[in-house]
Amino acid sequence: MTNLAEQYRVTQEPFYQPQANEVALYEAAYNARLPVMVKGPTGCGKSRFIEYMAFKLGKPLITVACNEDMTASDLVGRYLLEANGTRWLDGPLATAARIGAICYLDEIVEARQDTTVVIHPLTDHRRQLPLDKKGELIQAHPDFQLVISYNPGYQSLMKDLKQSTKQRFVGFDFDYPAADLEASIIATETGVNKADAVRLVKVGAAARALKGHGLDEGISTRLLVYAATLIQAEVNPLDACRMALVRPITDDADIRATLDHAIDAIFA
Ligand SMILES: Nc1ncnc2c1ncn2[C@@H]1O[C@H](COP(=O)(O)OP(=O)(O)OP(=O)(O)O)[C@@H](O)[C@H]1O
Repeated sequence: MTNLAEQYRVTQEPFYQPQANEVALYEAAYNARLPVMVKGPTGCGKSRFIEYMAFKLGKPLITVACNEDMTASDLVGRYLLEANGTRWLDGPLATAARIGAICYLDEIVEARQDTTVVIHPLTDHRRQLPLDKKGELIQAHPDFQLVISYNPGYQSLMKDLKQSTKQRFVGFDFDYPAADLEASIIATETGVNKADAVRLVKVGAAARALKGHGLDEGISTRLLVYAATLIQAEVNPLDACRMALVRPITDDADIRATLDHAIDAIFA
């Protein structure tokens, strides 16, 4: 068991620049072992924040990227057929509950309804995970904590968490970092010079202003970091911006032209 915990330990301090008082608030939530929901657009620093908190608290971290094909068994575990019989294999949620890890379920809303049901008894006073097929009830390790991420932009009436699920968590609202902070994150992550980092942030702001006017979501901090990485690899900044900031996010010719124009003006 100890070995497993070591395997999931965050050994190097992740670079994380706080946006506000989220570090202290998370510590308070963790100390009370409250389940946490982090909300915000894609690529704005949610996962990085949780990695940083796991490091700071010295707890193992198990991350699961949820998708629409994911079933409860993928989280909880299943029997495997082997030459000489069957063997139970814990899923990531069961492992986290046993070893006392922080379990981060990224985009839980993507997963099938039956997966949200299994987290219910884990996220109230019971802190239990039933392994129905195995006939075992795991009492979560005292250090275990469940964290889910949630992108409000993607939710529709058809696909949303039920109130009975939502109301088991305390929440953090994340957004793209403020301009100065975002420029400093980009410069620190990639080594790009400050002037180019500031220009990239301006491109980000221009694209974010188009959200709801042709773009479903603005350019993420992650994509700005990609553009800076390309610039650091000596790609011409205009090409870097087109590759990282325009092509992935839209195929709409008008929006592409608007973004290209903004990039030309900002990097002129
Ligand atoms: N506050 C921050 N400190 C340091 N790096 C940051 C911060 N915010 C964003 N980043 C950068 O943005 C990138 C994307 O962040 P992250 O992977 O945490 O996004 P996310 O919000 O979890 O996205 P998704 O919802 O798609 O999983 C990171 O790899 C990092 O480079």
